[in-house]
Amino acid sequence: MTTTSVETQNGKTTDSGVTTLPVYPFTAIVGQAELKLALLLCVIDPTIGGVMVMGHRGTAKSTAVRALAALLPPQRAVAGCPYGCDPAAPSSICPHCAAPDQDAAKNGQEKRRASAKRPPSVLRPVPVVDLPLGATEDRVVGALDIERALVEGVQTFAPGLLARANRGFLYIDEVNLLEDHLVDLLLDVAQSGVNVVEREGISVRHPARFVLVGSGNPEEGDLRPQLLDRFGLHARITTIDDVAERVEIVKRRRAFDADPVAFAQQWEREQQRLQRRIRMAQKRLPSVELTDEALYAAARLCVALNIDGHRGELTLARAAVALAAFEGRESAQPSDIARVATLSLRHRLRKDPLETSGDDARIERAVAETIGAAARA
Ligand SMILES: Nc1ncnc2c1ncn2[C@@H]1O[C@H](COP(=O)(O)OP(=O)(O)OP(=O)(O)O)[C@@H](O)[C@H]1O
Repeated sequence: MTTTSVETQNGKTTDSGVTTLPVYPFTAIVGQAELKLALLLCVIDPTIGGVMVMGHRGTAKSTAVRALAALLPPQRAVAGCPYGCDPAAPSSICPHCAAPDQDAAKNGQEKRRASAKRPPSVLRPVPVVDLPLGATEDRVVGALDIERALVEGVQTFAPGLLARANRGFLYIDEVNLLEDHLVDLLLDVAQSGVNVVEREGISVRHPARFVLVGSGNPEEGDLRPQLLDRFGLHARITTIDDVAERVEIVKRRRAFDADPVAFAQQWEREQQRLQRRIRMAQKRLPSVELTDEALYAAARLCVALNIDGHRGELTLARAAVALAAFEGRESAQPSDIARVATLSLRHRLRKDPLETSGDDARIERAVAETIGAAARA
């Protein structure tokens, strides 16, 4: 088993003998607190269901996703498994890890029982898979391996982008321009953590657990409300107006481009601090209590805003608990519901033709009326 270390944060990836350049550090991103918080909450609790990020171009959306993935500790993956299974707990539905191997099958035993040891593994960075706009469904979900079918006459499955994204992030730029049926499919898989492919004589199920991040520009249209509702959070990102912050963005980016390794070293302590906080929050999450007061606050808020369905409350509850975990608290209170209200409900509001103050103002007003202004502090 290979045990060499991988340090994606400062750019050394030694397991496969490849050295990569560092990724721009997450903690060096200027401002954009809403986007950063939304991504962090989804990493702490992936069941929140991903983030839709709407906003201007060139505002560090993709930089933030890559930076967050690089901040997370590298993960062990079963060597040769195209789905990147965790060797400590390979997925029971993984066609590679759960399939009985030839010899063991002859003896009526399963591969893992036969070896009783953990499978050989490699250390890899947390994957970030980009889904290009023109991607076909075959490329996304996987398809029949045509080459093998023609050359060897065997029907095998060639895994797609969803396989590569397992245990990482799937980033879709301009998700609002993607065909609805593909978005629908992606949201289904993101929610279930399983990709099912049934076609051309192929029947495959494989693990596909990832944090889905979709981004788009509102000027190019919105997703249908049914699809929007299935993204856990909705972050809004705009160009920064503050001159000093704009200058800082350019300074930092220029310093990073000039010497990525030195820049990463400067941010190392900040990065490690955040990494520790995320790890602690993930550990604490299952024991964080959601108080009845918080639950009632979530339900009242959704009633006040006329939210259809119950995904609103569910997301409010998960996001509030993740926020409490991130801040090292034992319970989530109504104030946590208030702080995640805009992220959780903005995309679930019914359009109100008489409302002119904007979605965020509507939510803030409802929070003030149902939870109390003090709770937002
Ligand atoms: N707040 C910021 N902090 C640091 N760098 C930033 C910030 N905003 C933009 N940048 C820099 O601007 C450039 C563009 O960022 P990026 O590619 O992440 O934008 P994007 O929002 O994903 O754009 P697009 O929507 O066009 O794909 C990068 O070099 C990035 O480092």
